[in-house]
Amino acid sequence: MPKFLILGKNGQVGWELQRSLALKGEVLGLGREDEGGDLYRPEEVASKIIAYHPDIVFNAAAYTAVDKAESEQDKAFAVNSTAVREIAQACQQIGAILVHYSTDYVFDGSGNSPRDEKAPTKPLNVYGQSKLAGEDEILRYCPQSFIFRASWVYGVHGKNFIKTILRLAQTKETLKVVSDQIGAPTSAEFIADISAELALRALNEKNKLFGICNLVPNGTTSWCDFAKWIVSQTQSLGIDQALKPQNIHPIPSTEYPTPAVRPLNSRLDNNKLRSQFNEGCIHDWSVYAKRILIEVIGH
Ligand SMILES: NC(=O)C1=CN([C@@H]2O[C@H](COP(=O)(O)OP(=O)(O)OC[C@H]3O[C@@H](n4cnc5c(N)ncnc54)[C@H](OP(=O)(O)O)[C@@H]3O)[C@@H](O)[C@H]2O)C=CC1
Ligand SMILES: Cc1cn([C@H]2C[C@H](O)[C@@H](COP(=O)(O)OP(=O)(O)O[C@H]3O[C@@H](C)C(=O)[C@@H](O)[C@H]3O)O2)c(=O)[nH]c1=O
Ligand SMILES: [Mg+2]
Repeated sequence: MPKFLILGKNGQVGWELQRSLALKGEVLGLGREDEGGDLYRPEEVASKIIAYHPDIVFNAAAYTAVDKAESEQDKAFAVNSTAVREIAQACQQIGAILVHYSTDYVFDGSGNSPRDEKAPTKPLNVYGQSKLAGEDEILRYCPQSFIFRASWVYGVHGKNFIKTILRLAQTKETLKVVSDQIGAPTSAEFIADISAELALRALNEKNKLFGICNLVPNGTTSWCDFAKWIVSQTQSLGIDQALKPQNIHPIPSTEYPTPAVRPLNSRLDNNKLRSQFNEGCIHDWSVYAKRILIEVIGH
């Protein structure tokens, strides 16, 4: 029976990984409160990895507060880069596969075309810089690894854009949402299921997918259209809200100032991912979003 270690078990992806891996082996999930689970104490994390000796380490812990990172650069780099190096070195030492997650924010978002795994990186904000630094540590110290780049992650467990919009929709009659940032909302459940599947294949079949792989569903939208979609889906489920989809107004990013600059074009090319699965297995982003929306509303 394979052994898995999940770091960041209480995050959106970490939570779903516990579900995805539950029947596939022995699972140890650690949060920051657990011994060896605090990435601000990277030596303890490394010691825990070496002592537990898992076949696969899933690192779902990250500093993800994009705006706050602008004024907490040290913390963002400590979690997203320094700790990642220690984790990579520990995995390499014991021969474990490392599964790690990264982001569309490693790019500058110029142009309109989707970026593949080889596209040049150029982060616009501290969070993106710290995530890119983490990628580099893994590529340097643990070649037996997956770096799955996702975008716009949401899930039942944790904070995300779907929950924010549902909350605002209860009280606000109008909302302005940026319409010039384009990307693929990605379900944490989808990320967990696919990354677990590909890592298990690597363990059992010794296939050579290791390296960077974009992990996004098909299709793209803007934050504004995503917000409209969330509200209209909720409405069609019979839930009454103050906010109507037609009262969500598109604005350019320049009219929504935030401490961190965000990329406009967050499109990630998922051809590499799709080549690993049968035709039709990867769906449009809205298929996954509908499922989670229903689960969130039910809560
Ligand atoms: N969220 C998104 O939109 C996207 C996320 N990603 C990447 O996917 C991965 C998973 O993200 P997601 O699940 O959404 O993130 P979440 O923010 O939901 O979860 C991250 C988890 O890491 C924990 N964490 C933070 N600091 C530490 C620490 N020092 N030690 C231990 N745990 C810590 C957080 O705990 P606490 O809550 O206590 O801070 C939280 O449980 C990350 O690598 C992220 O960069 C990629 C693209 C988009
Ligand atoms: C709530 C709200 C947001 N927005 C905008 C702000 C922002 O550009 C966009 C999404 O808001 P968020 O705060 O969710 O954005 P953000 O936290 O930057 O989301 C990012 O998180 C990190 C961790 C990633 O890796 C990225 O892939 C991405 O998901 O919507 C509005 O325009 N109006 C609103 O009322
Ligand atoms: Mg966020």
